[in-house]
Amino acid sequence: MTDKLNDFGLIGLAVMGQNLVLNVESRGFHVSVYNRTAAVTDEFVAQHPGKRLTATHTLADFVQSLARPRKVMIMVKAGAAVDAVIEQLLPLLEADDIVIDGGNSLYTDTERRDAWLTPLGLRFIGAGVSGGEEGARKGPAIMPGGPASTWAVMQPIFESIAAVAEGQPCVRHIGPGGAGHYVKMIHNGIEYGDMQLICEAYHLMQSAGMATLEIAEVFNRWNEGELQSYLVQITGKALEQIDPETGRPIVELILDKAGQKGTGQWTLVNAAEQAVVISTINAAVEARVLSSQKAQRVAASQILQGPTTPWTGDQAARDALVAKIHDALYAAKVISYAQGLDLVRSMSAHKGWDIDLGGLASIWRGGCIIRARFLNHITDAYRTQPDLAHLMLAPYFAALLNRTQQAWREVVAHAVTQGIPVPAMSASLGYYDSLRTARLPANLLQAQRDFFGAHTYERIDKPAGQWFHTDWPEVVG
Ligand SMILES: NC(=O)C1=CN([C@@H]2O[C@H](COP(=O)(O)OP(=O)(O)OC[C@H]3O[C@@H](n4cnc5c(N)ncnc54)[C@H](OP(=O)(O)O)[C@@H]3O)[C@@H](O)[C@H]2O)C=CC1
Ligand SMILES: O=C(CO)[C@H](O)[C@H](O)COP(=O)(O)O
Repeated sequence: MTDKLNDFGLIGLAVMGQNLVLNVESRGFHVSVYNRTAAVTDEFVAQHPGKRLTATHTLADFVQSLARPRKVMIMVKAGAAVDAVIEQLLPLLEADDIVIDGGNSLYTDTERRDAWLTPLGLRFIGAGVSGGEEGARKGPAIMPGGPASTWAVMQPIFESIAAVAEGQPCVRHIGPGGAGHYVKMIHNGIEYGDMQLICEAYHLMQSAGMATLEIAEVFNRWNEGELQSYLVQITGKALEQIDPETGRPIVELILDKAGQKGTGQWTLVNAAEQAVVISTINAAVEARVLSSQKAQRVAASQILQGPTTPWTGDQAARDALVAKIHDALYAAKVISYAQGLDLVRSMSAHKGWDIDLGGLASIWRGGCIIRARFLNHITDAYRTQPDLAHLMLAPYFAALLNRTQQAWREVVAHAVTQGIPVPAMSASLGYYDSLRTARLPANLLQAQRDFFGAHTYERIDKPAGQWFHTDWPEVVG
């Protein structure tokens, strides 16, 4: 312990915590660190001699090492661990001290913690942090929620550590209470959609007989163009990686069972509650679930049949298919972001958060996992039209979808004909077609509801709000 009181303290020295601490320290701040397992604290500080770090072994020492108002960031496993840490901090903190939960907490937990801590005179920020290990160290996107006055105190530190895109730090105050963790949840939902769509593009190319390294080249090339994004970039690099033991691309040896920690599922639950359609993200979450049922899939592959005619395209046909997959991926990716932002729009109105969608898109342009060149266009779309009803209707995206929709259809049709599962790509196309269809068959659905339940219906030839019932024929048996 030194006599000088430190500027910032962080609890939880796993991947994210360690890298955030190094990032904060590199901006000239003095940082106190604490981890439940003390050996981790000692090892971490020992690995970084000469840095402005103070190792503490009790939470009392940790709190006493900080200048007031204390700025304490919690970066532990989401869920009960956050509550456990807060419980231990409570007797040690004083009025006006600031507690920041930077983990992937469920936004309703953040609201509960806000309602718990604020009456005690503490100030609470729930901040989503994205960027993984590298982002945390070099510059993440940060999505803080909580009182604007508390954000103002934290702003200098957060702006100094955040990524920078187009000259702007990738952090901004999102809104009160759980708003920050809410948009981080949606970020992750979009991340799920994006990742699944990329995997479907890979599967389509693999099924067309392309070798893993050829597919890597395609993703590397795509990353030079309008699909440029962190996830496309790491996909090219992942596909290139050779396993030293076998000499084969490592992805060919990785078991096809996807994990998930919960943020995607939370997004689905919220979308259902808000009655907002996020079918691409839904398909992506379900694809992870089905992937995890490996034994069942292997058994079914021996029983259930698919198409019998294999695709026999030559090199020119394959190149043409790859070009169409590019367009299908871009179009479907737009739908994933559009659905996520539509959900934020709905929830922001429901909660009175007043979230600036252009501002949100602008901080996703750097540091975070879903950063992508086309987020510049999303930012512009909402800045030009802050009340934009749906991203698909912005002139840039409408033109893009009109340009790519034919190729997208052909790719989905190819997948269906070949029996290649493309749940996210086809769900996106179904969403696109539903939204652009002026008259859907819901007239028949209303007739069915009225038939069996006298639920009534409106008519196209009468004023809206007038409800009718038909005496349908009796059905026997
Ligand atoms: N990993 C990533 O890429 C990203 C993670 N996040 C989120 O950031 C947070 C931290 O993630 P990550 O760095 O991966 O770490 P983990 O989620 O793996 O959590 C491990 C840390 O939590 C501590 N911890 C666990 N339970 C308790 C407890 N009951 N009391 C006190 N400390 C506890 C551990 O301490 P100990 O060493 O004693 O076990 C360790 O420091 C999580 O909410 C995660 O979802 C957000 C963005 C990206
Ligand atoms: O928040 C993150 C990235 O933004 C974390 O990496 C998170 O773990 C990703 O979710 P999942 O583990 O469910 O794939």
